[in-house]
Amino acid sequence: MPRSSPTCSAGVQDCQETIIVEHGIELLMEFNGIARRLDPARTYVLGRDPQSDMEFQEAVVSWRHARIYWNGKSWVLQDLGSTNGTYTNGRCMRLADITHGAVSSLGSEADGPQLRFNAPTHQQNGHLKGGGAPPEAHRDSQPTAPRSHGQAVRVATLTARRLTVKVKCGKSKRTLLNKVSFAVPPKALIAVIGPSGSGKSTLLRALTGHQRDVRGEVLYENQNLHERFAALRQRIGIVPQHDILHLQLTVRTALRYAARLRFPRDTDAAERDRRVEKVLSELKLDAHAGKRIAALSGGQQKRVSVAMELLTRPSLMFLDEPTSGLDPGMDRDVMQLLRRLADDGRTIIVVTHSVRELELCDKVLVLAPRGSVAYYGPPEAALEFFGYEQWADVFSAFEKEHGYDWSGRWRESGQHLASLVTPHQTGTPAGHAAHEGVHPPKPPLWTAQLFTLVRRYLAVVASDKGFVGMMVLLPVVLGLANTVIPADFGLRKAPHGKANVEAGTVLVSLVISMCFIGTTNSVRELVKERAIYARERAAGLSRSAYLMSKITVLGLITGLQGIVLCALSFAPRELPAEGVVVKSTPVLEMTFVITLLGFTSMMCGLVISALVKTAEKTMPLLVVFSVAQYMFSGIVFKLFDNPGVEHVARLMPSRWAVAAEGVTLDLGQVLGPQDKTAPSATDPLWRHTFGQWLTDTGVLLGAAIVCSLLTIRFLRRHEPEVVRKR
Ligand SMILES: Nc1ncnc2c1ncn2[C@@H]1O[C@H](COP(=O)(O)OP(=O)(O)OP(=O)(O)O)[C@@H](O)[C@H]1O
Repeated sequence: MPRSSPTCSAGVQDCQETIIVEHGIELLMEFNGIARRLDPARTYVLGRDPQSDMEFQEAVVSWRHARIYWNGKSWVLQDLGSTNGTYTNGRCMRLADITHGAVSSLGSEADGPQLRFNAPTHQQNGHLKGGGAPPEAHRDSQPTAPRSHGQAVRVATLTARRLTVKVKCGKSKRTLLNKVSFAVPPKALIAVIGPSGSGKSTLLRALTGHQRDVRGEVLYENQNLHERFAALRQRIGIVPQHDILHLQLTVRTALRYAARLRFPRDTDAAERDRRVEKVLSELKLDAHAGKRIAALSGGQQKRVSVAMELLTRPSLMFLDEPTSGLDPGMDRDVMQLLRRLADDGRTIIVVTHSVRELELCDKVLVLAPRGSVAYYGPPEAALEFFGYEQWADVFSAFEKEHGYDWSGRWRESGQHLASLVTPHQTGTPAGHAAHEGVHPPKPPLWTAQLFTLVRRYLAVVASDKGFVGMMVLLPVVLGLANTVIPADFGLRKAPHGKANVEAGTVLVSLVISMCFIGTTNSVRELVKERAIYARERAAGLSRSAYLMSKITVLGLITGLQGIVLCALSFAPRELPAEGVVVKSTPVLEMTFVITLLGFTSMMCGLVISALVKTAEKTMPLLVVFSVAQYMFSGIVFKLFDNPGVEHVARLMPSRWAVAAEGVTLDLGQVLGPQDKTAPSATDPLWRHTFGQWLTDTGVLLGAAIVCSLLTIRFLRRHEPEVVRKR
């Protein structure tokens, strides 16, 4: 029998708990050092859903993860079909009897939020959401830290062990990183400094799994970070040197798209939007939320990059030169922001050129040339260690005494031993087994990713007025230019069996225009946002969804341009009376072929874009591609019965497009003999039959498919090492 009745029975938010004293029924549930008394008359739902009786923020927790209720005989913790399971006393169970002393975890035995169940003492009387401040029982064994906004962040420890990177340099190998070992305590802001070329960015890439040929290991809370990247990626934020922002979007829109792409699939729009607004206010970006990112200052843009990463509540953040190019004031703003994020419980590692704000950091890691550790410890003791008064002198010494063994000096100091362990470190990856079998949070469905990417790409394209203008102008200008080519008989046979050579000129001009338009549309589109792609890929983006979003949007644009180009080019021309596919209106099948050619050319542009290292390299390749299409179209000179040349020509989309149009036009008859020695011989790809038309267009389509496979392959080369193999 209850000793007292509830003071409120309605909503969870403002409910005072029933006090139950019957032996065996009373249960206290403790999370994060806060104890709550459970009421046997109620069922408590646990999950990320804000409507839950107990809301969790961790990505390993499902939207509605589990419930706790009194079944008349015992307390039961029931898993509600969660993605990662519910663990009680070390076992993953769907239904578990909860007794005093039980320990349960949601989503992961080792990583998930941990609940402890105990009998209450008479002083303990806690509340679920909104029920006033409950007394603190005791701290979780896992260290946590309060956050100034939102809930507690799980603190992280990071250890690098003998990280070494050697790359091939001609016949020899060059060492970029040399046995770098250090341990980062939780809630710390660590600056990585060193002279230019000392390997700071390489170290950051090695730590985050972005670098190839890395030896040694990186442990994050005793788990191998690289091996378990998929499971841990939601807890890691990476702000690369190059901004990973679509500058054309507003701050809020960019964050919303990022949230759609990065949050687990069972997150609803309201939760995403709440998180975006929270991050905006946490980084003091609310006043700029409606502005385009391009209109913000460098420091504000950096804050947007940080905001993007904070969306998933990472406990570990890496930043590569976030203050480069910023004035001293902005430099301090960004470093103060990082200090605040570390104080809120995150571990922050920042590569920086600037030594102005080092005193804000807990520790500084100094890299000497050739990537070895010269010092790791408190910033205030660093200059004394080197025996100089200014950092400029330290860096000059690195330059002047190039052969000096700086890491040997650091090792001999004896201080390096203290830098290899953190207060919370167990020394061995003991927790490893406990993490096995924990599924990473499921990323959004492929179709949802595609939908988001298409919408974002359309928004980016629409806001780029130069790009839109060029897309409109190109087909109009080239279509009108095509109409000035004199051709008395248009694209038809000339009377009296005469050759209509001008028809070939009109056709090749049209075909090359379409090739050029299609390739121009896409040739910069992958290379220009490579940094964004690499970051989003590491955050869980599907490679094929990304490519498909480009194909969808660019394909649509190219298709429309093809129609405009054909409408302008064909309107003043005489066309054959009959087609081979659409008998009555040959213009339809001819427009289809030109549009398909544009699509295939656009795919060729994507291959180039995925292949090149920089956007500047795309222009020469675009010119080469267009000239090749002209040369090998089959109109400029005879290709058939020309072994070698013909084989090369068959690799060109223009060859097959001219061939398909040639079928409809009966081009062999229209142009007259191409081979003076054999006047009756015509190009076999132009045979005036439906089957030949199907073959020509089929090859054109096949070429587009091959291009998409090549693009996928080349895209992988630019991905972080940890996701490349997937
Ligand atoms: N793939 C590679 N092959 C050969 N050398 C490389 C490669 N990547 C980087 N390097 C070289 O390794 C050295 C370290 O490069 P890294 O970018 O890590 O230095 P850094 O300290 O970040 O320099 P900065 O401060 O100028 O950004 C440089 O000399 C660079 O030229």
